[in-house]
Amino acid sequence: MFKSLVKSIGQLGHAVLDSSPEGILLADDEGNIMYANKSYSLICRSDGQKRVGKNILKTNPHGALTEVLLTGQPVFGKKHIPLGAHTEVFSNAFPIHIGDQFVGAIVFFREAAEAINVLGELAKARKDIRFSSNISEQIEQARYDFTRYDFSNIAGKTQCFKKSLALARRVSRTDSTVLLRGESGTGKQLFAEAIHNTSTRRYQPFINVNCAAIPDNLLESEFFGYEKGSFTGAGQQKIGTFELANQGTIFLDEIGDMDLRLQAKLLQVLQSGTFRRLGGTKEIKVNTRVIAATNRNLEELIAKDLFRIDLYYRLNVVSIEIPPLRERIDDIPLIARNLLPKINCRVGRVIKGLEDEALVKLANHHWPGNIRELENVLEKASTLCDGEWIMAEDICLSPLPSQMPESIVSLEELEKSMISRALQKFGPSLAGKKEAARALGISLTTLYNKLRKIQDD
Ligand SMILES: Nc1ncnc2c1ncn2[C@@H]1O[C@H](COP(=O)(O)OP(=O)(O)OP(=O)(O)O)[C@@H](O)[C@H]1O
Repeated sequence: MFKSLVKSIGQLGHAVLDSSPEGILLADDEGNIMYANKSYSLICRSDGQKRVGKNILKTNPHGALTEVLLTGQPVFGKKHIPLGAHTEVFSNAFPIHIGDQFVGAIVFFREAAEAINVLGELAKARKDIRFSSNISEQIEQARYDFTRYDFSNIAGKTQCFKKSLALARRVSRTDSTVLLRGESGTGKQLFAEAIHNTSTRRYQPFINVNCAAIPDNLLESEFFGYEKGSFTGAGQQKIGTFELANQGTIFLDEIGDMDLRLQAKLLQVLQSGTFRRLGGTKEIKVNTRVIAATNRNLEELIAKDLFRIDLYYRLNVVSIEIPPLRERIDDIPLIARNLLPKINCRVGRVIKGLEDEALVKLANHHWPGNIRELENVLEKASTLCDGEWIMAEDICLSPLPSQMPESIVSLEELEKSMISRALQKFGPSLAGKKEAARALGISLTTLYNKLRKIQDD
């Protein structure tokens, strides 16, 4: 019946569907593709008519349309790469019923880069709302802050990584506090977002606080907010991140860098679920899930009295260790395949993949900056690459052998010299530091930490 209905869409119906800038694909309840519009072909860079008659359950088992066919439920904002496409898309898909009968499903999708631009504009427009005096607006903004990742975005199939992933999936179904541990750039934030986006809190805010990037004296007001007039400059009331994350998740990144006084306050909130805004008298109760992350050795910090053992036990309910890339070299091809669509969007190229020799070159590198460094290397290679496939010579791994000092120096010295070279090259401004961190394959926070350490030495 559905087939004959699709046939009867008619000329006008086709013209209407073809005028949509969104790709549209229609399948019957068994997954047989019945219709693809013009934008489908443009976005996927392949003839949509050739997909008609194929079965979506087989050709795209992880797509939004398949999910609707398997669950009968609508899917919103699923990010994935359609078959044949080189760019990621955001899809909304819906079941189709005629009367009570489930007859098929339809998916509408747009290129992710386009959707991200729209979201960027939205975020820009909303940027100042947090500092407005209207509390409900502040909370509303946090609710719509954009988190991108779920487990389908996390690439990796080596045994050690699969263990971490399985634990993260399991814990996402609970409300437990989680401590994510791993070197810089291993994907701790990605895991935190995926856990939140798979949990029952997924429609509530996910608030990310980088404890190392905010100066100690501001972190308390960032966490708990303040009342108007509570200190010079507090011209209006501000909601803290704990309150914004109420019903949702707060991600405390770089928790090992939090100062001891604030650790005590944090512990108190974790124990009681209540706090007061700075200058406030009212106890505020929150129901916020905590996911913390660190690349530092907390046990060592405890031994040096730099981290509270009681807070450690509070946070360490479920600890997930994310292995560094050098321990999962076999994952490089898969991760590269996963990163390329994102990079293609950024650099405006259509790179299909890597030649074997390029993969061997990547496998032989030590990867101090982990996946962030791999992403930078691939982005540079995508820009240099002449054709559609990245070759070994397109891959620049730093430090280049010719830039290595003649004599052997300690890794610490080498790191210092690379940091100072990067800052010389890009300049000491915030923008320069961001560029330097990118070139070094580390996060801005890690760069700040390293600079602080160099100054202390
Ligand atoms: N398994 C993965 N598959 C694909 N991309 C990944 C994976 N893990 C990390 N990435 C990408 O690598 C980059 C770094 O990841 P992320 O920011 O989550 O690392 P991190 O451990 O939180 O780093 P830091 O400790 O420096 O803050 C991001 O762009 C992320 O999307």
